[in-house]
Amino acid sequence: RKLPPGPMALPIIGNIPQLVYQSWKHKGIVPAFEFFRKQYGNVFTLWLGPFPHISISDYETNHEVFVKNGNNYKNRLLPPLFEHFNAGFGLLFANGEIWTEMRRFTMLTLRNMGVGRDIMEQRVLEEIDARCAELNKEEVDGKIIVNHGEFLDLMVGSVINSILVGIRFDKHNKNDFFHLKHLTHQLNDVFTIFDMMAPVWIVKNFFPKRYAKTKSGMNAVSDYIGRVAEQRWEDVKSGKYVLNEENPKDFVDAFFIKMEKENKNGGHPAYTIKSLQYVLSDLWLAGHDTTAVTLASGFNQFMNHPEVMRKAKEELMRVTNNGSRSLSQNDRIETPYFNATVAEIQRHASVLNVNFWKTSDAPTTINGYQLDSGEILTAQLGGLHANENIFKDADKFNPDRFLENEKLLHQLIPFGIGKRSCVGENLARSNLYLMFGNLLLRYDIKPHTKLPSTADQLPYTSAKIPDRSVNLEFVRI
Ligand code: HEM
Repeated sequence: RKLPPGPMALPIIGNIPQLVYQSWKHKGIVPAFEFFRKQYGNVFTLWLGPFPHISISDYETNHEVFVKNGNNYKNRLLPPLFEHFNAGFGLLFANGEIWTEMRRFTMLTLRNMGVGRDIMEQRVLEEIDARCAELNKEEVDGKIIVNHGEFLDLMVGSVINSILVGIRFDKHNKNDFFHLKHLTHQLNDVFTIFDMMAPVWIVKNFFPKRYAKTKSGMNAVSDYIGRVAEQRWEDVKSGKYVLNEENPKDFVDAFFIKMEKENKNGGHPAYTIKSLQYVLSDLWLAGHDTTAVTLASGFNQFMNHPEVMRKAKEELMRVTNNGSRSLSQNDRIETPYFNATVAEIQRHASVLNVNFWKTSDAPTTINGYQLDSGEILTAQLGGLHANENIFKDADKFNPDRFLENEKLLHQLIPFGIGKRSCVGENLARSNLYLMFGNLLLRYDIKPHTKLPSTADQLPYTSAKIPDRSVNLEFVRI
C-alpha cells in the first residue's frame, strides 16, 4: 500500500497477465503503459513477477527523481543474463566504481571530439560523402533504388567504428560489418522483458538456444573491435604506433593515453584491455541500432508525410544556398522547422519500448509516496512520449507541435535523464541532424512500389523495430 497505485497483483506472477492482456488488446507494450497511466496516473506500479516496478511517465516527476535526487538512482537493475556476460565491466550493464570511472572518461572523450576542430562532425560528413559517392554509382535511368535500412545501418556503423577505432567500412571490409550486424541483430530477438529478468540458470538450462544467441551477439562486437584494439596496444608497446597526447585520433587512442598514465601510478582496474573491450562493445551496441532505427523510422515518416519532407527541405535549401554546401551543425539555429521535425521523429521512434530499470540507494518520497531503498523504478520513456496529456494526439506525426509550444521540447527526453542518461547523446544528435539533413539536400526521395509502415514491427520487444522491408527511390538533385 506504500507504493504508487497500479492494478491488483496476483501472488508470484504479479501483473504479468494484465500486462500481456493489455499489450495484446492495445497492440503493443507502449499503448499498454498508456492505458495504465490513464487509469492510475503518471506514476504507477506494475508487479513484474514478485517485484514491484514503478514507471514514471511525465517530465516533472522524472526530473525531480532522476536529476534533483539523481545520486540515489545511479544503479541500474542489471538483467542477470547481461550482467553475467559483461562480468562487471562496460557501461550498459555495470554499476559501481568501474562504471563511474568509465562513464566519466567516455563522456569527456566524446565531448573533446566534438569541440575545437570537431572530429565528430568531420567524420560524419566524410562518411556521408563516401556513402553517397558509392550510391551514385548504382544509378540506373536517373534513379537509385535504395534499401534504406541497410544503407543507414552501414553509414551509422561506419561512423561509430571510425570514432571508436578509426576504421570506416568501405568496399574492402563491408562484409565485416554485415557479419557483425547479423550477430548483433540476434540480440533483438532475445531482448524481451523475459530476457531482462530471467535468472541465468533458467535461460542456460531451459532455453539454451536463447543463451547461445545472446552470448554470440554480446561477444561479436567485443571480439571484432577488441582485436583491433589489442593489435594497436601491441604496436604501441613495440614502438610501431605512436600515441599523440594532444590529438588522439579516436576513442582507443584516448583510452591508451589514459591507461599509460594510470599504469605509471600503479594501474586502475577500469583501464585494462579487458575493460576497454567491454566499453567499446557497449558503445557500439548502444550506439548503432538506436541511431539507425531512428533514421529508418524518420525516412518512413518522410515517405508517409511528403509535406513535412518538402517543408524541411525548403528550409535546408535556403540555409545552404540551394544545397551549394553541406549542412553543418552550426546551421541549427537557422533551421527551426527541421529541428522540430527531427524532434518529432525521435518522439515517435522512441527507441526503447521499455526503458532500463534503476534501483534506489536510499529511502525517498515520490509524489507523496514514501519508498524504501532498493525500489525498482524508471523514467518510462516510451510511455512518456506517448502521454496524451503532454503530447496531444500522440499517435499523429506532427512536427508543428514543437513550434506551437516551445516548452514541449524540454519534455522530450529520448536520451533518458539523470546519472544513467545516454553517454552518446552528442554523437547521436550530430548523426541525426547531419544525416537526415544532408541526404534531403542531395536527393529527392520517394517510396519504391509501396509505402513503408510507420508502426513498430515487433511491438512486444523492449526495443523498437521499424519497417525496413520497403525500398526507396533516390533521385539526385
Ligand atoms: C538516437 C540515438 C540514441 C538514443 C535514442 C539513445 C538512447 C539512450 C537511452 C534512452 C539510454 C538509457 C537511459 C536510461 O537508462 O535511463 C541510453 C544509454 C546509453 N547510450 Fe544511448 N542512445 C542513442 C545513441 C547512442 C550512441 C551514439 C552511443 C554511443 C556511441 C550511445 C551509448 C549509450 C550508452 C553507453 C548508454 C549507457 C549509459 C550508462 O548506463 O551509463 N547511445 N541511450
